[in-house]
Amino acid sequence: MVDKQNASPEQVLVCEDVSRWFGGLQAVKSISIGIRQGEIFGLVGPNGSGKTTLVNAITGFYPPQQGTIRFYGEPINRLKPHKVAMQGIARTFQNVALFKGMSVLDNILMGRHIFMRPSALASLFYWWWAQKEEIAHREKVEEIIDLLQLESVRDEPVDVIPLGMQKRVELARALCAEPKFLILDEPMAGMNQEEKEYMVRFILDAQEALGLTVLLIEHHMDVVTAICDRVVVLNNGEKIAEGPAREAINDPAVVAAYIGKKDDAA
Ligand SMILES: Nc1ncnc2c1ncn2[C@@H]1O[C@H](COP(=O)(O)OP(=O)(O)OP(=O)(O)O)[C@@H](O)[C@H]1O
Repeated sequence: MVDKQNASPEQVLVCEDVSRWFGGLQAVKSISIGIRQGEIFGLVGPNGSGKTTLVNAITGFYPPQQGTIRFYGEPINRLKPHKVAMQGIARTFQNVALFKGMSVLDNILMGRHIFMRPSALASLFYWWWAQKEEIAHREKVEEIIDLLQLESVRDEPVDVIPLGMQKRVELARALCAEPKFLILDEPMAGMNQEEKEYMVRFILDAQEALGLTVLLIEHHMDVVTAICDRVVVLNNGEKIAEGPAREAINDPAVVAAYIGKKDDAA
């Protein structure tokens, strides 16, 4: 775990001058951001603007080729994804990434894998220890099922429940890793208004109950202005605005970027 003593009192996660290329395409261009303890920080921008690439850089999936990423003051930009997760950073994915055929409960239990022992053999011999661990994991899972109100579907195969619930199961799985920092990549994609409102409520409840800092990628601007403390807007890999949500979204450069994309698409 990273040493909290070295941390800046305010900023939990800091990206300094972060860049990422895919061949000749620079998807993220010298991005610097600082996310404060306990805030919900919005990352917005038109399609293809570099949001997921920046998140993939933070979580170690596509490490940046330039720049530094610090978590509680410690560089994490050379760590593999599982090591980043062990520092206390959890994420959900843009497209639902659950284990089909498995129950809701078992999918959520997968969120505990970072705490599980690698050796199945050791668990076999030290069965009483394994049993004790299993009980602790299940207690955490029950706490999260309760928090996100998933009791009624806990034993259902995950692929038969509605999309809104599947997204909630993904959130539950991420929370089971006991993160300090939670990254949500379009948690409301494909949802109807009612499902969106539920999801917003559960994110706020989880943030408050677990003391989380949240990085939220979201296209629904009503959600962004309702729950984000601050926002950064990307366009073509560059930061074009930053600040309180409503101000940043109404920035003329941001409006122009979104209109530009619409024109491109037409
Ligand atoms: N693995 C990859 N290989 C090659 N190019 C990639 C890869 N991942 C992303 N890109 C490119 O990088 C650019 C930024 O993509 P990214 O997915 O980060 O954007 P985004 O803002 O998350 O978009 P969206 O809102 O549509 O999810 C795009 O041009 C995309 O095609």
